Amino acid sequence: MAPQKLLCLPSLLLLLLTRLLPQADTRSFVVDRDHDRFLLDGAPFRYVSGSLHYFRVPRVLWADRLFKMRMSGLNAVQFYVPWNYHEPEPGVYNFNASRDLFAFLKEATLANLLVILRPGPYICAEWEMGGLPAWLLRKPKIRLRTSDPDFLAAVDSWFKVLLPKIHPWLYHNGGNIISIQVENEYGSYGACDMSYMRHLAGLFRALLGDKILLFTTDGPEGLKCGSLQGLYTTIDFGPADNMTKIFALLRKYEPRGPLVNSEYYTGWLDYWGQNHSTRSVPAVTKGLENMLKLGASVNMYMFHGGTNFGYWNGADEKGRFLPITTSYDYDAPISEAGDPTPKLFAIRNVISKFQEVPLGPLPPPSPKMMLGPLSLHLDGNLLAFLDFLCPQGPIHSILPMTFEAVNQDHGYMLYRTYLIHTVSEPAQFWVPNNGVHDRAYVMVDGVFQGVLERNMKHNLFLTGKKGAKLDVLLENMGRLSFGSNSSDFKGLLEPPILGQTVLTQWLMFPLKVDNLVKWRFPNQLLKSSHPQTPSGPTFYSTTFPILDSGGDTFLFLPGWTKGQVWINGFNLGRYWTKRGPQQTLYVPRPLLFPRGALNKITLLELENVPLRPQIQFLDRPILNGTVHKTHICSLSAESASEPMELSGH
Ligand SMILES: CCCC/N=C1\SC[C@@H]2[C@H](O)[C@H](O)[C@@H](O)CN12
Repeated sequence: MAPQKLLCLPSLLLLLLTRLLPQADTRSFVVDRDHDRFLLDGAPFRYVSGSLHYFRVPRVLWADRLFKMRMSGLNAVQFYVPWNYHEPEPGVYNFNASRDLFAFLKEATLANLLVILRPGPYICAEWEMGGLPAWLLRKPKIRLRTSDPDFLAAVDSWFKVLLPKIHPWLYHNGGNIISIQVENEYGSYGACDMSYMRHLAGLFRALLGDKILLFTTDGPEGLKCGSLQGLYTTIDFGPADNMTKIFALLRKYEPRGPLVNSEYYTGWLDYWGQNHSTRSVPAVTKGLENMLKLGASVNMYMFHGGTNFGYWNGADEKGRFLPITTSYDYDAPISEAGDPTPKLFAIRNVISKFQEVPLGPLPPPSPKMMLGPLSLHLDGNLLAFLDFLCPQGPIHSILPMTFEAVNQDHGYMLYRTYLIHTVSEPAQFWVPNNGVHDRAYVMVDGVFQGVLERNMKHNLFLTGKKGAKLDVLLENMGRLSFGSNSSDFKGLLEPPILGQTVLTQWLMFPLKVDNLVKWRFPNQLLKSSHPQTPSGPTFYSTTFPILDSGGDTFLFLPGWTKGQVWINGFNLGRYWTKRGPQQTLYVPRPLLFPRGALNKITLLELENVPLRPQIQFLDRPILNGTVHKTHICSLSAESASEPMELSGH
């Protein structure tokens, strides 16, 4: 109630209200160790929270998703702040449009949701490099997530910008942020550098004050190195884990205070080439109910997953490099398209046994649209647009340089050299030490020869005349977001070898594909007179109107192999139909122009197109398509033996 309204009330009622209404100076969120609970404004409080990542949802849909979370019975939302999403270059900050973190905080307030904030600096989250900016790797010897002075200098500089902006949003300052996490599952990272964690804790305290609750989150195996005196210790585990055993372990670190599971897994992530992950509704709800019975506070990871648009997906390393899919549906209670699922209603029912859930129905699933099939026309081979894709021209070096060395953080780079002698018999072309990071599309004089892939495909056999152009298009499939070492450099990490010759004298073309795609592809852009062959990295596009009012839709690319999609200049993400399990890409309705206007779709197909280059828009997702299982080849690339045949191509 606005302060001026209070003045006309009878004094007794006024007195009563000022006692009931929390005032900024009495707002508090604290741990009550005497009764193993939280207190909000002095009253017992338990949060039932869900994770939603604003950076995976178009801004225009934030309010919709948060409203559905509130209507599900949640009283808090938990989210990360990806450093690389807001500081694209050192000292350059972006909090605009879909990066407007403070607009998202406001939407959470409007949805009557408290906030549990996780600003990192590392966030994992299957996000590119776990949220750390790739430009950190321009200092190749930097030791990430340690007290390395170069790393701490960049962290301090970032947090001295971010945290003062967060300060007014803290609950006791009148905002909605009740707690803030320091780092992320640090106990799972081999460095175990406690001076780094102490530095972070000191920095957070210095910039946020001493009232805000700071906490850590680790898996059961990470508590030893992830927890820190002065930070409240919380844990993460899923439905299949032994809650009693894990909470007993947590009690060794927090003997008193509320039990907290900061990441209760409602589903799981997907990798290209692996089966689609799900978690059953009964298992998820049983585990949730057991925790709520204990009085624990719980955050469900994810409550709404969203999408890894553009090049933002991360990767894991489990025996081999595993890039995360474009969809981050996570089998979450709210689907990637924002629709309530049976899992949501089952969770809502559990929550209602313990606390009030808002009355009223949840919104129904959003309207969906089918369209097509649409035929795409061939705009031209990628090489034909090289002048436009790399307007500043190539960088010359005797040995190939990494993406990071030429300040290219994401996407694609072309490596070019010329054969110094004729190779008349097929000769092995390979890169030592598994040095293709991550996929290479090889052309000789513009003719597509095939693919090399990190851990998966180590060699090709090539021929070529003296002076022939050898082009290697390198695709960065997303940097490791979890694992022993997140210094995941991209590009040709070693000079390739053809036959017995180490290839030197390279031209590197960092490619600005997104800039080009915002243009139309008039044929006059094409300089080359030779006919454009539909093989290897090639652009296709078409325009199309939507019918009636339209709706969300799912792009289906039957027969296509692998590539990138843009709709009206927006980078929708990667497709890999040939590899699976994801077969469709979510297209939010707000990306499309209304009926009467023409939408433009552009594909960069990296390998091979179907006989008829057509696409369709479906009214439902396909996230568990047939997986073309891929097997690990012999990692010793030196072995001349042909690696195991891949069934994935
Ligand atoms: C065995 C799991 C170790 C890696 N931790 C994971 S995998 C899925 C989730 C998200 O990445 C989340 O960002 C992590 O904090 C915890 N977690």
